Amino acid sequence: MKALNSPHTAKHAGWLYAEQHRGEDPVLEAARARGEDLGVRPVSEGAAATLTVLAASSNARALVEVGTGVGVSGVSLLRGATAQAVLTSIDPDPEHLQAARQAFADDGVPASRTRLITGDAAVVLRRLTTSGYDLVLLDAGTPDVPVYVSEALRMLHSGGMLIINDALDHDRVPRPAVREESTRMMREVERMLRDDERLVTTMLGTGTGLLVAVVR
Ligand SMILES: C[S@@+](CC[C@H](N)C(=O)[O-])C[C@H]1O[C@@H](n2cnc3c(N)ncnc32)[C@H](O)[C@@H]1O
Repeated sequence: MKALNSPHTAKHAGWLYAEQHRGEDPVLEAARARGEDLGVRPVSEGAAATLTVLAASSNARALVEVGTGVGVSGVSLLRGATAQAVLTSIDPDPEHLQAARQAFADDGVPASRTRLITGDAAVVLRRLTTSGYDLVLLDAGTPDVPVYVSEALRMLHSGGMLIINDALDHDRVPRPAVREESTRMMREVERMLRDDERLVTTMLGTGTGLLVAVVR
């Protein structure tokens, strides 16, 4: 009983409640089921809802996503973006892209609103226009995040938004004893963005951390 009243348990219950604030619909549920079959971990329910709100609040028309996965994040971004918005989404795995294509179709997204690119983001991002985008989401779970960040900051115009999913690296970032390479990398990326005077940043506790940076 004591444990149930502990601040940590209450905090966790609050976090869980917030995660489920919107609730999921059949399109995202089906996409998540495909994710289970393919071994892909989509953004959390709370992160999906937050992506919709962030895309809506930034009036996004030109969006880029690194790590298409099964399309949960892509569908969520397009739900918030303007009606003419186009999402460029990059993933090296054709099976994942096919699953995402299904999710977009299920959500009634016309094919003209998505540009799905099979490839490695470290290579593909270099070809995307400088200052040409409103919003960039990073969710590939690779060690190349610093490369993606540097390309994303080049691609975003003033007022553009960078979002990094799983920025707490499965909640390991706040635990100083954890020295995993991916954890240290995320700490470094957080520090780099926070200290960059061209940006305003925040770390949201949604899912396993959404790091949001807006270019001044
Ligand atoms: C965590 S999942 C993304 C989940 C997705 N955002 C969603 O909500 O459905 C990570 C994805 O990144 C992709 N990926 C792995 N290496 C990549 C790379 N070098 N460039 C782009 N995507 C990559 C994987 O194939 C996988 O589909």
